[in-house]
Amino acid sequence: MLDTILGALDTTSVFVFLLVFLIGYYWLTSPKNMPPGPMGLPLIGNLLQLRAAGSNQLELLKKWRQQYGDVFAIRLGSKNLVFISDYKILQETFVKNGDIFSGRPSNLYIINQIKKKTGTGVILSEGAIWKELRRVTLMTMRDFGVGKKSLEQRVLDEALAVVEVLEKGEGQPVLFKPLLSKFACNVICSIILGDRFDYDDKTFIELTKLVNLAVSQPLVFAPVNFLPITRFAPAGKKIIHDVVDSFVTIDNFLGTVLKEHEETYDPSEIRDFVDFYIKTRSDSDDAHLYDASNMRRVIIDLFAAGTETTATTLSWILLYFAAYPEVQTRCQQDIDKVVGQGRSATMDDRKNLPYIEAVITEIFRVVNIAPVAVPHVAVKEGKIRQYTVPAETIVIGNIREIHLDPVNWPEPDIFKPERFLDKDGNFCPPKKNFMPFSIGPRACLGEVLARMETFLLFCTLVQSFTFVMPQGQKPDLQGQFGVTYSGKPQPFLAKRR
Ligand code: HEM
Repeated sequence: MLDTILGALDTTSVFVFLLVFLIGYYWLTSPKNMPPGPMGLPLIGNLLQLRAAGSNQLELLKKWRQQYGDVFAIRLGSKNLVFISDYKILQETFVKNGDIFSGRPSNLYIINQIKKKTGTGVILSEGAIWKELRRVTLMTMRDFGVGKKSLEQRVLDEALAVVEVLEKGEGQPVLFKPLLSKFACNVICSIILGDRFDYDDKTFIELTKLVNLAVSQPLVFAPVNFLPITRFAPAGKKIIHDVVDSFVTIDNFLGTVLKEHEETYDPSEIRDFVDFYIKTRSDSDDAHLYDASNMRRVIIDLFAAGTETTATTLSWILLYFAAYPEVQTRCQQDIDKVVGQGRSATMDDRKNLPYIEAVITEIFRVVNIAPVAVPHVAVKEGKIRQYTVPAETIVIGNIREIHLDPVNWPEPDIFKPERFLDKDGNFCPPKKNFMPFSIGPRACLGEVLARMETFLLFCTLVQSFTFVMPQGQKPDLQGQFGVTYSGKPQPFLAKRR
């Protein structure tokens, strides 16, 4: 009997049967009442469309938003992803329903590997562990000067180290990102380890390289996360090497540094973030939360989230200076008037430098350093407007679309700092439709530090230099999308004023 049936089936029939089965399976396993979105293929969903978009994935997201609206869904492998491109809906989701939508994706291949090999920190954890680690990290950062005068001086010292390097370069073209990464990494080092590294230190150069390598990969939509079988393909192997292996090497490096710290720890003299963390562990009933692996992982989070993002922001500012010399001149004139050449700018000068505040704000809006933020996850079934999204759905705040929406921002693609000034030239901070650090309980925990670093280095650099492209070259303002959106490597000059 079986032979007869098999005999009757030719290759075409088997193929058609399989196709119908896969489409049926895909349809049956797709949750109902989900937001609309582009049709995908069985098993892989919309992976091919994203892959085909290559370096234009953000443009594809824009096209899907135009086609399907402010809330649309796609499928990658067996995972459902919902994109929100409207500020009000994102507030309802990430803030009002923050208890449902503040999880992080857990069963993605690379994320699992990072967690397995280096432990749980703030960025990738969820639930009670995340809340506690986030609380302690914020408290410790505050205790070690974030938002206070004491840290301001350390950031200024680091800014002067950057000036020194540029002066030594004597106006030769420079690739700014590696230098600015050292600046941002050293600020984190001084909070965490109570010390800074020399810019020529080999370990330090390696550390900043690894942090940048890990964070600049196109991780958010990487096929290996959604179809783990692709980990055997060359592209899969490369991204695992660049991300997971980098984190493991940083973890090993921190292991050695932290061991030395533990050996010299004295509870009566808390020197830095690490000492405070050790103290929290010995004072706590939940000591396992603060074990050595979690401590290393939290520190890696601060390096990973705090170095590349800040360096990317600062690199974009300098590139925009080279592209918009009139903006740069006006910033220099304002600094000369308010601060002069005899001292460094301080955070107190912010209120007297409205144009500089407007330039920084406009860079955040127009460039979108974190275009799709960090993916969230629904920890249980929840509502996004009229749609029902099941537990485990990945929810993405489409920050770039909110910042470039012509309804919110006239001529959204034009760089226009004046949009944040009133008729008397006062700075008007945006109250809505603006969220470079995201919103809700998961929002960036380094915002205060990042804003301090950005303002102080910005002022220190325009006080001392003019940034220009080499003769006959134009700046390329198209970036590349990894986890962050960073400028393409292009050397340009810092000329002493
Ligand atoms: C200009 C610089 C920066 C930008 C644009 C930025 C932006 C962001 C964004 C969009 C998120 C995702 C929030 C979400 O999931 O909804 C985030 C998370 C985070 N950021 Fe930043 N960030 C910057 C600098 C920093 C710095 C300097 C630090 C630390 C020293 C830091 C630490 C973190 C951490 C730990 C998280 C994860 C928070 C959590 O999961 O609870 N960031 N950041």
